[in-house]
Amino acid sequence: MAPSSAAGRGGGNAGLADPLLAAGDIDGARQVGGDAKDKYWVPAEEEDELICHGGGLGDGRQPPLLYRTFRVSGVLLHPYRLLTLIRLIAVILFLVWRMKHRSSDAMWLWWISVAGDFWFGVTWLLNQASKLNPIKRVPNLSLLKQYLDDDDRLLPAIDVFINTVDPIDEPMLYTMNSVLSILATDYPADRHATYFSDDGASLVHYEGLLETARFAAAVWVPFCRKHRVEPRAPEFYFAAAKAAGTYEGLAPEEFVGDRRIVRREYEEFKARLDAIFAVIPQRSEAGDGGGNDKGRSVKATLMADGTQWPGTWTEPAENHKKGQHAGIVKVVLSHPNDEPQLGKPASSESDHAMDFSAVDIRVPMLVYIAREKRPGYDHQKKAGAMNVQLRVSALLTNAPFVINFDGDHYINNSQAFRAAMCFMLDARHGDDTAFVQFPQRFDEVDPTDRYCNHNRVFFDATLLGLNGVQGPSYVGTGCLFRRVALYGTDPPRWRPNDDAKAIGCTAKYGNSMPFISTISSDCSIASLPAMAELEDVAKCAYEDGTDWGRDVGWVYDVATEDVVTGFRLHRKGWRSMYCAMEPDAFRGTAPINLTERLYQILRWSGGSLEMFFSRNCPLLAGRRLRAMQRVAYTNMTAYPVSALFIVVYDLLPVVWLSYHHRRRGGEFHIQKPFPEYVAYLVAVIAMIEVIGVVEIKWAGLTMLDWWRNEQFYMIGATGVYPTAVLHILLKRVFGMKGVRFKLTAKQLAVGGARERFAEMYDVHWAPLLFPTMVVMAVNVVAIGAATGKAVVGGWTAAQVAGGWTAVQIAGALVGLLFNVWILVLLYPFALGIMGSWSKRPWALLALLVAACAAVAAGFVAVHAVIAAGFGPSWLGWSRGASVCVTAVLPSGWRV
Ligand SMILES: O=c1ccn([C@@H]2O[C@H](COP(=O)(O)OP(=O)(O)O[C@H]3O[C@H](CO)[C@@H](O)[C@H](O)[C@H]3O)[C@@H](O)[C@H]2O)c(=O)[nH]1
Ligand SMILES: [Mn+2]
Repeated sequence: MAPSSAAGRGGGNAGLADPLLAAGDIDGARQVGGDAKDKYWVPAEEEDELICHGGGLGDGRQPPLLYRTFRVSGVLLHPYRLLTLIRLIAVILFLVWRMKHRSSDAMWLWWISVAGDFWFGVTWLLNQASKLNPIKRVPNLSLLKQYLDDDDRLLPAIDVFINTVDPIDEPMLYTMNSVLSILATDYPADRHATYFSDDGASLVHYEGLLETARFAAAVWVPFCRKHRVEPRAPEFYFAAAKAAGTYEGLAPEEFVGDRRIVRREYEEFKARLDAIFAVIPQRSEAGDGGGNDKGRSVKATLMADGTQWPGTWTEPAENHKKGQHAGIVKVVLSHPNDEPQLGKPASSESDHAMDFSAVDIRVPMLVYIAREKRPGYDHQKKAGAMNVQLRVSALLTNAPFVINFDGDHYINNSQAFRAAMCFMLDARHGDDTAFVQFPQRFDEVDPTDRYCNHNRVFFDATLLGLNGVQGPSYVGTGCLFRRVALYGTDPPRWRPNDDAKAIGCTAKYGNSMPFISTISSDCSIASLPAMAELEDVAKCAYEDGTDWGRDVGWVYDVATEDVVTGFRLHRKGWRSMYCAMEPDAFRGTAPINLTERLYQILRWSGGSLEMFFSRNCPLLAGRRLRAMQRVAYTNMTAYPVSALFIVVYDLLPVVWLSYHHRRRGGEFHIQKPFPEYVAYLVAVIAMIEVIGVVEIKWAGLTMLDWWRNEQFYMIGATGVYPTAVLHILLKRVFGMKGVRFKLTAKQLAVGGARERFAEMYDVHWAPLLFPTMVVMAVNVVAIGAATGKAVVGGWTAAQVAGGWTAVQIAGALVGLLFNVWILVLLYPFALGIMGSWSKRPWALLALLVAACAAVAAGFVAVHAVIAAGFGPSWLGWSRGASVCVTAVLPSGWRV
């Protein structure tokens, strides 16, 4: 879900990873004043942190402290906490005041709004409380290097998982770029292996992977090692205007020439990838159906050797279609030797144009997996795919650590794996750390981040807050796990007898004895297991009656498998670490189409609620979950409930209208005395923004980041969250299915075929858009009516008649201001439904003004009719309408 203003890349590796330290300043005692982002961070007292378990490589040596801890300096932290306290007091006073003044024109509404204000107060507190002690931890790569005696072979092994579903919806070019960035990352080739999960089981992916493996081994990986280029995803490497940092490779004089060759090779590679989409159908058309299928109407999809592809076919057929096909495990690149292997010198022959004689040319293992799919099974989407990866990788490489990537996320900083190891091997909490989460950063988001794709408040503030408690929640791609933690074991500090290994049993882990034996054995790459064993653990039936998806592996039945899986680890007593690096460790793509984005937050908010109402409810966790962590998880899972109140507030104008109709005129007040009520509201809302300004400072955000976050909360709260709540109600009450995992479609932004950010200007109509449109309309009408009323002198008349005071007029104006405020919050949404018209924002402004004016004109007209003697004026509701929406304002009260 977030990128930041890129500070210049430092000189050495230490500089790469230490955003807080000047390049090369390894001791790090000094603070950097230059980077505004880190101005307010100071070293924390490290002595306080108990050194408990040893951590490290387990070779008996005491590992050094591999990361440094920083906290927010008192200049900001104290005011931040004080303001929070003051607002808490203000909210309490407000609620007490309301209880003392039980006076309204409609008491039932009064009760609802009191409940709403109470709920908003509580959720604000839950959200704010977990942010009061933000902590940054900065890995020290130089110390790691020292600790490993400069011997990379001591680095722990990592199994890398990458997931994809469809080569079109998730463009294969990006997926293969991610694979290339993993194969070429700066980690020993024999210490990591990549498991590519293809939930579509398409031959296109498999052949794409073969091409990628060839390109990686012959060209890309040795080139990256030789010249130490970054990032190691070619599409993004070549797209970068110019290599930013200084040259750090082995042969500066050959760089320009080699780069040119690689660029050409890459273009050819891309053409071959593209061709696969055409080659496979052609081949299958020409083929004889693989021998087995003669006489049948459907042509089998054939592999290059003429045999039938076991997965899905271009023309779907029985046992070869989506949701119904065999499991496939294929080793695309086998595991390399332990010893570096140097390449060949350049030769005049075209195939050795580059000199790799000083470069280790080994490439890491690469495995293709398509799990079995059968009708009647719930395949549990991404969580199911990752559990299969977990078992297959156990049989092949069984690395103690695993990291998972979405198909569209690539490694942007080759030091990332080592940085994660700094946390896992550290003497303080290393052994108790289940996972290291990296922030999610995105390319190809429009510069103003219209739909808040970067989520910076979450990634740069909220997660740092959690980092100071038990650790960040797991939020998906870019998270490195300790394998045994995923198997459901206890962390060492909660393991009284220190029986380090989990005891395997079939009831828990399933029937594969080879798999169970890996649980208690160390990393083994000795011999390739039989293919049947591999396919066995990729079968749908494998998990029947086991603990998979419950207490073992990634958790099922919740649309956000990430948060709930992280929660399961935290409640067991594990902790987690947050690792933000400069340059960003990983980068990916985000949905910049409004509808796609709304469906994404529907999945997230719906998944959160599913979690809250499941056995993984934070309120049910035992004592190993830290108190503040519980508070944070409660907020993180219950936040969409706010939508219930917001919907009520949204509909209030209608209520007002009918009330006034019945009561034959007069003003309507939800709370009396009204001016004091408005004053309280303004105060507590304004304080949120004041606290926000301090947060912006310590988190290193911009006003725009903060503002987008506010806006997108309101957009979500008016349409998506109510929908999520409805989903859960239907699921709970009527047993319907929960929120489904709708894949976010990704657009190919490269190649210049489409204009930049074209996706943003496409309007995909969906029911999810309508509630927010209604809210916008209500506010436009309210403004228009209020204006119209002013025009016809309605206010003045009312003042005279009702003995209005200046305070009341001010109250009315504030009400109007709030309507405008809501429209400003929903502005990105309005842009979204305008499609390409939104390229001219003045058009939208003009439209809104015109709409208000039209309503005002209508009002004046109606007034004229009434003035001509047609009954009482009920139009006083308009001011009520303005105020009613005020209550919708509690923004920022969510994760
Ligand atoms: O049946 C499925 C569906 C999805 N995926 C993969 O899941 C990943 C994420 O899907 P995407 O549609 O891109 O969702 P996002 O909302 O962008 O993903 C975010 O939110 C998810 C949880 O909702 C997390 O799992 C992700 O890591 C996080 O990046 C992609 O690699 C998909 O290929 C599968 O492997 N199988
Ligand atoms: Mn995604």
